[in-house]
Amino acid sequence: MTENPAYVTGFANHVSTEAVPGALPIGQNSPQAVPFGLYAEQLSGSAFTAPRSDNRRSWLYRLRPSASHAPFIPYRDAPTFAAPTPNRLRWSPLTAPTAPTDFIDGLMTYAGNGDATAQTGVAIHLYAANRSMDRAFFNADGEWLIVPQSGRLVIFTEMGVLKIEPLQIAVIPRGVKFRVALPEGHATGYILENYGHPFRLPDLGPIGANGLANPRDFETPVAAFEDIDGDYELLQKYAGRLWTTRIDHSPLDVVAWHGNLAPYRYDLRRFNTINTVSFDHPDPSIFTVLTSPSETPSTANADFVIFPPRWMVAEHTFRPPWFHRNIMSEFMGLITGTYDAKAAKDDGNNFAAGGASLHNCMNGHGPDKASYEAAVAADLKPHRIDATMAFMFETRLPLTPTTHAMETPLLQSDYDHCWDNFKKAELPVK
Ligand SMILES: O=C(O)Cc1cc(O)ccc1O
Ligand SMILES: [Fe+2]
Repeated sequence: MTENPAYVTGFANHVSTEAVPGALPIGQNSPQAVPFGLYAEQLSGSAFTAPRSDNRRSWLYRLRPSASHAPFIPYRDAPTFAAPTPNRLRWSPLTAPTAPTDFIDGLMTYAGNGDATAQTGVAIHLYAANRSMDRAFFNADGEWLIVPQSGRLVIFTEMGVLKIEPLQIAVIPRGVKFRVALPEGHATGYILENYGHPFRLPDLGPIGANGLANPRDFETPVAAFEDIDGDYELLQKYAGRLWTTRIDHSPLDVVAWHGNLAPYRYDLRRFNTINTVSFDHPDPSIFTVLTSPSETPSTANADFVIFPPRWMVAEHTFRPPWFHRNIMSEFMGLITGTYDAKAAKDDGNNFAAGGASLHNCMNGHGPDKASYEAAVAADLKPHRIDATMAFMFETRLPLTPTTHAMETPLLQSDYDHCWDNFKKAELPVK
């Protein structure tokens, strides 16, 4: 497989691609004799009967069937969850691992909601790794939205190769096998695991036909494969737990495929940011890159929202995020720079690049005291928020932190203090 992948553009398009000329059957999915003796396999990401607009599946033509393997055995137990908590939580960035740690061993689950086996909800992981995977993995529980914070990733998937760096993201559909190489020998980042409906682009309503993340900027790799015989480890995540088995070849052996279920990447710098040119700070839904709908109309199982560089021009307005209490729950991370609602550094703790925060359902949050005071005193000239990229995983159900997230020394015990000592408003004396 090449490290210089080629891509086709567009979101959830129907793609036909072959790494060897003549490998892709023409005009039918499952001919009696597949070219070269390849094995035809359908990968379904939606019910067979899903409406056409939601139907996601691809046909894979591989050197050996995926079915050929010994039973999986448990590899690592599902993370344990702490008691649900209404408290605002913030974590300092992960430190680099000392022992050799690949992308899978480097995963730390911070929070979750819903239920993977009910195909609703999310899990939120952070990763810190220092070596490339020499094994492959797939996730039966949901799709992975990978948000690198440091270090480039080369994601060798069974459907082709994706290269991403910080400020780009990748989405790996449920079930797609892959391994992650680290060309720089280290990587940290965030993963939103979506148990629910696959991510799609949000509707644009009155914005019109263009804007936010445009479909043409999503890139799907063309077919590429490994023809490697020999002992190979295959891991999967199933019902929260990691499982492993051994096979006698690389499982990334898809020579050709066609369909509209495939991994893709997107560069967050391509996001067409829309914001007020008059007054008031709009709801952050204007910054939605991808959304996983739930059964409740316009109420997402998960939204991926970014806070990119942009001009702030609002007149007579408190420009940073306002104080608020939200029915949806918010997990935030910072890829680079600083975030306009969190300027304060309390005892060295802050919302740092690589860090994270959790603001659960109905619990008050917003600008810290330093950000508040700067914003109410600001001279409201046009101002560019530059060199920053924060993001939010927003989800309709409260998020429960894991035991690990509650016990790690990275949890900042003083976070609440960033909202201490706000001066009481003074009413006119009667
Ligand atoms: O809490 C946060 O910082 C995220 C957020 C940003 C914003 O611009 C408006 C609302 C909101 O929850
Ligand atoms: Fe918020």
